[in-house]
Amino acid sequence: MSRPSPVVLDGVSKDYGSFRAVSDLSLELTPGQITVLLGSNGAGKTTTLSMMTGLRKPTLGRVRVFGLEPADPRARTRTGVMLQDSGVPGVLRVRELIRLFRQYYPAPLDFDQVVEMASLRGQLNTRAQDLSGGQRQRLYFALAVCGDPELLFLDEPTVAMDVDSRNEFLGHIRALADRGRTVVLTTHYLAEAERLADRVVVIHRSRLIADGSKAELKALTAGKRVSFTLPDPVDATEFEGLPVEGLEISPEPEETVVRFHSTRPEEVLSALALRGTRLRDLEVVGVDLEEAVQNLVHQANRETAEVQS
Ligand SMILES: Nc1ncnc2c1ncn2[C@@H]1O[C@H](COP(=O)(O)OP(=O)(O)OP(=O)(O)O)[C@@H](O)[C@H]1O
Repeated sequence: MSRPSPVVLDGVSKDYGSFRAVSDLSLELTPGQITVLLGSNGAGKTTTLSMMTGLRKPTLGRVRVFGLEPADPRARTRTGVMLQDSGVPGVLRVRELIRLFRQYYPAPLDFDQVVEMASLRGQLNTRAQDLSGGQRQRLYFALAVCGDPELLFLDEPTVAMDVDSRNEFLGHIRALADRGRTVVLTTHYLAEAERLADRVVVIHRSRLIADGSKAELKALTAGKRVSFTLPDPVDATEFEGLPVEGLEISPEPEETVVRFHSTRPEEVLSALALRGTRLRDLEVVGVDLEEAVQNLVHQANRETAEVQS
């Protein structure tokens, strides 16, 4: 029999009173992958994570972690969780907390390894309440990984970390996945998703609107981003009938800046050249993850507006 997937969500919804925070979400995670949950404030990411960790129960549908109820102790000992506020006793020192948390697990990581991974060597005697914001995040990370979990949930883990700590931290997350650990992480930093994600799940207003690899998500957005400047003013009629999307024309004192997306930029540029349009500062580049996600969100908003009208 095949081993159960680390996490399965099957038609999961979560209501807070009459408000539906998560709607009909289905997902099955692949072991050894880093899945990044993206979405704007209030989209439903933390609620989704809290159902995966067993902190909240779904109103509808079913969540399974290693084939078990998420709150089942047999699932919990294989899972590490880092929440936005993990709420540890502030009077305890970093050394005491790591020792305490290691005791909860059958095969914890070596104490020194945890300290190195979280870069907390200099803070071992500091009370949790006296740590800086970034140091506290690193402590929560240490407590999440000290059981050497097969499955790790991280809710906005790099908030408050400086650039060096963040880079180091992202390297540790990648190394954990390379050792076969499954990681689920939420973030608002698209650069982190670009760097880490094997799979990206976009949640918008409680619904899943995209799920795939970075390349798959980018491929959903019209091929290339094109920008150039023109010496003279133009209006949108200049581009009528040409394959452009999201046309932006910005008049400036001495020139006009034009930006758009296109799946066939060569066609647009040769049509303009044939008309004798003189372009300067031409740039044609592939879209990045941030633009791809923005486009998916705009598309979802347009679809909602169409249904409502
Ligand atoms: N305990 C609660 N009671 C009532 N509403 C809640 C509760 N927790 C969350 N919500 C609401 O559910 C929605 C989803 O919240 P959630 O925290 O899951 O979003 P998020 O995607 O994690 O947002 P952020 O990026 O801001 O952290 C929000 O509108 C939020 O106000």
